[in-house]
Amino acid sequence: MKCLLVGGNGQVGHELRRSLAPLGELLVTTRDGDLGNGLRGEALDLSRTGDIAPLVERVAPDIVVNAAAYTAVDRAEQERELAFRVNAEAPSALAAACANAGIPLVHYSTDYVFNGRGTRPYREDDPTDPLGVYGQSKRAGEEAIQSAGGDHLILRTAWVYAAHGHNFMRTMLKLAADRDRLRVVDDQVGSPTPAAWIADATARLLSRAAMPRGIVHLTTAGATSWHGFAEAIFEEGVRRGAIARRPHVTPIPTADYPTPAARPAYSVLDTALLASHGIEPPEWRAALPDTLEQAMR
Ligand SMILES: NC(=O)C1=CN([C@@H]2O[C@H](COP(=O)(O)OP(=O)(O)OC[C@H]3O[C@@H](n4cnc5c(N)ncnc54)[C@H](OP(=O)(O)O)[C@@H]3O)[C@@H](O)[C@H]2O)C=CC1
Ligand SMILES: Cc1cn([C@H]2C[C@H](O)[C@@H](COP(=O)(O)OP(=O)(O)O[C@H]3O[C@@H](C)C(=O)[C@@H](O)[C@H]3O)O2)c(=O)[nH]c1=O
Ligand SMILES: [Mg+2]
Repeated sequence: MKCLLVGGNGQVGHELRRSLAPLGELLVTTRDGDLGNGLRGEALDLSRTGDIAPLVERVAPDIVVNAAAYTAVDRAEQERELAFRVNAEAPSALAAACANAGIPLVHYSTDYVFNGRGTRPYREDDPTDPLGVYGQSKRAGEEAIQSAGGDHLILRTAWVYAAHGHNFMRTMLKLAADRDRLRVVDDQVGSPTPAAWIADATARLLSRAAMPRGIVHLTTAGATSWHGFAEAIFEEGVRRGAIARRPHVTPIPTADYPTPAARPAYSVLDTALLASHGIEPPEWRAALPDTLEQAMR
């Protein structure tokens, strides 16, 4: 199988380079083609949507996995056009190119497509209602892929963290090094999900004789608040020597931590469909130590 991985330098993309490699030939794009460590891949700037079809035609893969996205939730409120170009128009062009070539597109989406006013885990077919520009642009990407008419798998994940890149775990570890006290919201609830596990689960789904189609929710099991996640990061961080001491973390309501983008209060995703495809997610808390240890190396 020849796989084209779009966005190999992000949290999930970086882990997919590892997990997809054993499935066959893997070609990787980044914005400028640089893969780090002196390695070169293909250059693809997704804001140049006209470059997408020619690249897919030239590479002629058997499958495309798109891990690139505009993920700056707050900045998106000011950069609506760019967010939509990268998260909706680029996936639309990718889906058209894949449909044209008769190959499947695997894509990632987010819990932020929901408004968070639900009271039970969201199922794949629950109505979406994104609160901010990032979520709206991601939802538009889902719809564009669905309407392109080709074979596709959209994996909705949430609260992604990794040893590398920009994420809440690394932010908390950095803050712990210089602050005694932090304030973290405790009324936004979700499922922190390691990029490494997302990448492993994706590889497992792709190696199935019959790869699942449509939208599938892909997060860890259980849920916590950002405050609960911070406390877990500090507890595990001290235990494993990633930080010297545990800062005091005050739980606060969202109203006391104003941000440009509104975020869903409750964004737990139901993973029963994933389980029906043979993947049982680990509890979010049990999954944390692996990534924390990886971040220390
Ligand atoms: N992060 C999270 O908490 C969550 C993420 N998701 C989704 O999961 C997927 C993976 O996210 P994650 O790995 O965290 O994202 P990251 O922000 O870690 O990585 C995104 C990648 O996309 C690349 N990218 C952005 N704009 C462009 C562009 N114009 N051209 C080429 N490349 C571009 C970035 O490149 P560069 O480094 O050069 O900017 C970066 O490598 C995305 O679809 C995201 O929406 C879903 C739920 C939660
Ligand atoms: C740094 C910090 C954040 N917060 C709050 C702000 C916010 O409500 C919450 C999370 O902050 P972040 O900005 O790290 O998380 P955010 O960028 O909103 O994370 C989201 O990213 C996108 C890409 C997704 O798809 C989502 O699933 C989700 O992971 O924590 C505090 O309360 N105290 C703090 O010290
Ligand atoms: Mg953020």
